[in-house]
Amino acid sequence: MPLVAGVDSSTQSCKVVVCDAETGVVVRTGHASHPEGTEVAPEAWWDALQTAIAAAGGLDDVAAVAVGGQQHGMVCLDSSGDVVRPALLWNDTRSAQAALDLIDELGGPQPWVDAVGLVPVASFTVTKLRWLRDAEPDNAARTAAVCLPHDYLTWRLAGAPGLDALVTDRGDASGTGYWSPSSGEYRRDLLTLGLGHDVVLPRVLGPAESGLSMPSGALLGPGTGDNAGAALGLGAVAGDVVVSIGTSGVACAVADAPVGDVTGAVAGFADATGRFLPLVATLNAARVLDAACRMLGVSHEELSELALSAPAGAGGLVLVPYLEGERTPNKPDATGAIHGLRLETANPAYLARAAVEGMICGLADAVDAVRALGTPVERIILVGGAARSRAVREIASAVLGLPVSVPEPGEYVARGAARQAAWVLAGGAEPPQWPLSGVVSTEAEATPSVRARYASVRELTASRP
Ligand SMILES: Nc1ncnc2c1ncn2[C@@H]1O[C@H](COP(=O)(O)OP(=O)(O)O)[C@@H](O)[C@H]1O
Ligand SMILES: O=C(CO)[C@@H](O)[C@H](O)COP(=O)(O)O
Repeated sequence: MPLVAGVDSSTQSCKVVVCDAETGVVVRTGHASHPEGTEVAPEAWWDALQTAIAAAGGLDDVAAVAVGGQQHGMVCLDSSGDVVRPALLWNDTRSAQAALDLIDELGGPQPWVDAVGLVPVASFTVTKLRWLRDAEPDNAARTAAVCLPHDYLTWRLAGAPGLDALVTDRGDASGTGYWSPSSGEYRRDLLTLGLGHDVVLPRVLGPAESGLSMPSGALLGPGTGDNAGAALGLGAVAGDVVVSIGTSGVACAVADAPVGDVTGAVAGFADATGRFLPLVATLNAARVLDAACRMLGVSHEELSELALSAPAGAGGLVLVPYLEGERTPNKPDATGAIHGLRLETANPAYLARAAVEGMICGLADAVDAVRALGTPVERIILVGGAARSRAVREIASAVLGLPVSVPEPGEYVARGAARQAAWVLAGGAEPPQWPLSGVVSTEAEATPSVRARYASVRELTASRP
């Protein structure tokens, strides 16, 4: 029974799963936390990965490994392969103005959609490079190579064998803002527009191509971004929309052709199978509920019970969830807001309900944006840490107006990476068929009035002080 391993190096933590290569059954797991913050030293990810690998019993008996990771992070390496500065993460918004400048310099959003399938916002790597050029010119000048979080960890697992050995995949490359999902080529002109000079970029491998191996001899897959990894781990097919409620909120679907959205709401990413992954991401998701728990002094389980004890719509109480600014809609300087506060609604149950409903309404808008591009939405697959909440599952179905399928709690990004590793090991045109078990469907009565109330107030927010 050959074993494979998958990694999810996400915003808040690193997860490792060791799986049976033929069936996908998880035989061992490991976990380690990441530092807080929107800029993190890549060495911290490496340390967490080593800890999670040890907790998973090591990798000496696995035949192949692949790394999934948070997308877009700017990892700058000097000519010696040393990290130039802490990586700016996807949720760092300091490059918001750089994004606007890059859009203007290319002549508006349409040329960006035509070139790379997305409109720059602060999350995307190319805007972070422009920030680096203007804010830290010495660090920009020292930068000899730029890669993404998952690329860096793949490279370290291979023993950091020189900058020319850096590899990546289509899925994560498509989130940089200088790689085209349509052509499959880098747009080095856009990289240079951002950073001011060219650099070494990771070679983009095919979905099941191994470019490196570990000292143990285990093959290393190309890895991928966490959302492409989740889609692969879930076996998402056309008609499925994966709604992930982790640090980020994400609605994404599998498509057979590249998409472009000049409004910037939908990013036309690539997936991890050779297809495409139209995707909408929000900055505010599970951590909105973390904040609600802090405000109310309750656990997630108690928050869920409180939310379900209040009526749909919370009596008109609405929480607009822009606690970290927001990416979609592009409001990097916005703050959250509470509307409809009355004596009747000023209580823990109504606030809990409003927090869950507000966060999910933001994701319902994301699903609508994916649907508006012609992507079919036939099944919602709900994953991410907050999918463990019964209130989230039931209110998601009510607000989205669709049943939601929730697989048993698990690490589906890491499972997707492990499935990629099994694909690298087995070869072939398609990944091995790994059945998804324990899927529970939740269906609640639709509550369109909740979305209508949210839409009437979501623009009423104050800027960050
Ligand atoms: N039962 C729960 N209800 C709501 N949120 C939860 C629950 N369990 C975990 N979470 C939240 O899920 C988040 C972690 O989800 P995860 O998908 O692992 O994040 P990421 O992959 O972005 O690091 C944390 O913010 C955590 O508080
Ligand atoms: O920016 C995006 C997608 O474009 C986020 O999905 C990041 O990839 C972080 O993901 P999580 O840490 O929430 O898994």
